[in-house]
Amino acid sequence: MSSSVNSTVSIPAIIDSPLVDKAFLLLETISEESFWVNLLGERLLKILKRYFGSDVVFLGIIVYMAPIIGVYFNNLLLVCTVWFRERFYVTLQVKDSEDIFEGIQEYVATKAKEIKHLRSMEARDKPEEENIELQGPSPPPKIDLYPLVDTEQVIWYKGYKFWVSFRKDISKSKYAHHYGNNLGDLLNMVSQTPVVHVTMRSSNIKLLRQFLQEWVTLHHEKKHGKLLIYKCVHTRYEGEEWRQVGSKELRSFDSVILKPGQKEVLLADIQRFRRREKWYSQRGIPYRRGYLLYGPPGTGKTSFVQSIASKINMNVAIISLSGSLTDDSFSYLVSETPRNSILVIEDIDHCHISDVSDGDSSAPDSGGKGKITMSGLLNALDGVTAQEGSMVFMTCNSIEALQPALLRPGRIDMKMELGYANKKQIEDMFWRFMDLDIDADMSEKEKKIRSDKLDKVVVKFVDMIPDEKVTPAELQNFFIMNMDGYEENNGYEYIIEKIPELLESIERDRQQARDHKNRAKNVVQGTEPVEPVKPVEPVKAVEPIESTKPVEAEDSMDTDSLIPPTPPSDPEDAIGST
Ligand SMILES: Nc1ncnc2c1ncn2[C@@H]1O[C@H](COP(=O)(O)OP(=O)(O)OP(=O)(O)O)[C@@H](O)[C@H]1O
Repeated sequence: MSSSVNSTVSIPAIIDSPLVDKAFLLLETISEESFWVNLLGERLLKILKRYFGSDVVFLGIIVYMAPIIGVYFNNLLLVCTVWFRERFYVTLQVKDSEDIFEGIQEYVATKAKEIKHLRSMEARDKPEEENIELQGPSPPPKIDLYPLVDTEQVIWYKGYKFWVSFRKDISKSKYAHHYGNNLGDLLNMVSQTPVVHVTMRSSNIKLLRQFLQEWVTLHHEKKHGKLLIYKCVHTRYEGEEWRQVGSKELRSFDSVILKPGQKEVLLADIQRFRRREKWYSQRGIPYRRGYLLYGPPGTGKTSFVQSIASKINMNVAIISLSGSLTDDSFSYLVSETPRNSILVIEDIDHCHISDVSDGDSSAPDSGGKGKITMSGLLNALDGVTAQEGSMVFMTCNSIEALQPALLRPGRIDMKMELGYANKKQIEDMFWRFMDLDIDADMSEKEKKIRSDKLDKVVVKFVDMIPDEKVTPAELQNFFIMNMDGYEENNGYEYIIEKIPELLESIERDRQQARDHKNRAKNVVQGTEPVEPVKPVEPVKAVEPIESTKPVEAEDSMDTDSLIPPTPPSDPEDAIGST
């Protein structure tokens, strides 16, 4: 009981304190008339008394002074709040241009999703987690939820309370100067960049920093071991922007099967380049390296870049020139390539070869598809906007369609053809899919039996698939469809029996490609009206061959065709050209 009395401070004790005593003395002094006479003089005091004695004048003064007093009062309140917050709260602001922004945003979004009573959130496209294919139709987009801009989220972490708000920071739009003042201002308003404010009840800013670091690290670890894929997307006000469209498991270097030495040569060049940053800067050489991978579709260009990025711990940022980019937007994208990403420019043979900037759809080879010109492309690649330290991979189907200016060293430092599979690649592809070692459930005895059978089949398989005529993608597709028939067919001979069917279907695809190309050529030259594509003949079932003698199969193939073909209309367009 006595301890509680001692611990509370009584009101008389406060009144007796010297500070309060001084305050009382001041109030007593200013209530004395002699004080005001001394301060203002007797005459002025008399006048003031006369006016302030009138209620009307007093009310007028109050009405006049009220807003001024209000402003001062507000400011005082603000100062007090700031003082209070600074003493008891700490805040950090992060702009969205910082790498850590994403980690903080993801963490807060995850926490906010756990809040039961939350009623409004922003829905965004969810990046695909895995197994996204860079070709073919994309799966339907998925929804992810994020905190709304200009609302405050309250979250808890390690027993601390945090107030997190996402806001728009006022900054100039990069396109505002293109427009008049009013439109420019409007554009600035809509293009404010997002920032996040994180406030914590503590006076220790280092602690807040440590917590934010933990959020960012958590996010990073979640992504660790993934290859991030960025692609450019079109936004309403800002034009083209980079956006992370997915993440994939790292692509192993071994999973890409090229001609002997190709992978090693390119990797060695990249590693040399990465070691020599200082060397480049000492000699004043722009620190960047350009690579060109060319070859028919499905020979592994995209896969190879992904496997390299995985190997050197980088991500990939992909631009396709077959889209509707302009020189300006392309140049912007190049200069804003996401950090730690290899820039991949696909279909480089699809851009105009004209030097006219915009709207030239008459340029040869343009097909009227995009508005980017070769000069725009070159400027973006080696102009001031090109990112220092960048690695650019360009891919194309036909190197002949490229201007020599693009191919010169400094823009493209190494060219590599990824062509149709040779015999060694065919064999490697076979083992990539028929590898029994990865089947953990199989007994050693069973493995031995099967592997002896495979050893015989692989020889026939490699013999029967013509050299440099089939793409690795076509072989991959064949194996995916046929690799699991051992039990059903009582052996692996069925693989050999399926080869004529494979070759026939490939030949049909090639013929279709040739027809398409010829039609496009004739339409450009104006010699043929655009006709609808004729339906392809249904695939005829191929008689399984009695014995799988490789010699007979090879005899039936000429150098330009996989099965006895109808001669191509243009010798140049025979199999192998795309
Ligand atoms: N050399 C290869 N080694 C292993 N797999 C390959 C190879 N080439 C192609 N593939 C497989 O074929 C598919 C398509 O390959 P990819 O997209 O890399 O070809 P591409 O040459 O980039 O084609 P495009 O010119 O149409 O972009 C992928 O699933 C890939 O795994």
